[in-house]
Amino acid sequence: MAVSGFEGFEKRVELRFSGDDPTAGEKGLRRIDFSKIEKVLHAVQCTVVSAVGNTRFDAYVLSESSLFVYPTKIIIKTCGTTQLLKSIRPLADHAATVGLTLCGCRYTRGSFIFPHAQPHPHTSFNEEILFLEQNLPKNLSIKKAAVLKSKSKSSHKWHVFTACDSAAVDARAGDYASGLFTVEICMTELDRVLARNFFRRFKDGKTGDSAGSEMTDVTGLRSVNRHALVCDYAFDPCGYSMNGVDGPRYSTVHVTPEDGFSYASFESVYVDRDEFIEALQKVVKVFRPAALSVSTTCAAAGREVWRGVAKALEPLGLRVRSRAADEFPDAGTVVFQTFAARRK
Ligand SMILES: C[S@+](CC[C@H](N)C(=O)[O-])C[C@H]1O[C@@H](n2cnc3c(N)ncnc32)[C@H](O)[C@@H]1O
Repeated sequence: MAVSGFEGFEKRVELRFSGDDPTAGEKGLRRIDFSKIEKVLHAVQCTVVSAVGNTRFDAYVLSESSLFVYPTKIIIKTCGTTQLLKSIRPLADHAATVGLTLCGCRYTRGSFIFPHAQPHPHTSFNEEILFLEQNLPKNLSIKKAAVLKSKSKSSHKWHVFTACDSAAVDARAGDYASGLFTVEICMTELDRVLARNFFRRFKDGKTGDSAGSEMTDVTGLRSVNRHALVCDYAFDPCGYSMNGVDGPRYSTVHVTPEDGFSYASFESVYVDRDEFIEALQKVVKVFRPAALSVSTTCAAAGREVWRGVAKALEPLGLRVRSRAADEFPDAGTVVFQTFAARRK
């Protein structure tokens, strides 16, 4: 941990693969020997603490956030002082051993609370872009990097880098047709009383799994998606991570409850905007943050999935502060909205 405090803001990489192997659609990347993936995680500076899977994908809770492995897609999200971008090249190499080629890469993150504690290659967005350009295969030639800024006094920004080849555009066609969109919520200045739910009692005699499951129930997080198979973990003395697995859809929650640098995140994918809005309200009630950002990424042109967020947060005492949008070749439209509590 940095001397100042734990960096809650995650770095997130989504890698998409394509290949001629007819069995890739069934198992694909899930055939990679897990010991190889564990080595990659060690290089990034994190480990697996819990795991669950279904017929569609595998979900891992990490010491620093989460990893999801689908047949042709990997999502890896890490916080703290991890060196996430170092995972891309070895993961692409391991994918090649099962006949899959990297065809799309999306990197996103918010603004770090402790930017000076970040190691190479995460010391600045420019350094991250340079590292990505040096480490991505040449076929990913369609690239874009942009920073979506908050117009408010807050220094919070949303950093987005995408790179793809023409195969990735085909791979995106599935998301386009289904109307699937990704939602990433970052919350800071959590309500102090609610944040205490993510601290364990001294010598509680529980395992990380059993304490995590209790936190999922007590806080109301289980009700965010009652259909999901939940894999949860409580750190000692505090901190919480969970992955939800619901058919092909994942959800994930991470909590750093320490006062002074408290942070919580929620991420999931949706097709139905009403379902997303309902989940958003439930999650915000669990943490009552003084500030939050909501980023939506949607491949389907003209689908304004961000609409309704401000109206849903208004009754919870949160007012919209800024809204920024941009288009990315491998992702579609990214909309970044920031909110702050009226009491502030
Ligand atoms: C890994 S979790 C959740 C990460 C997530 N990105 C976040 O900050 O919300 C981080 C929380 O767990 C606590 N923690 C306790 N032991 C930890 C460990 N061995 N590794 C990482 N975090 C640990 C940290 O102090 C922090 O409160």
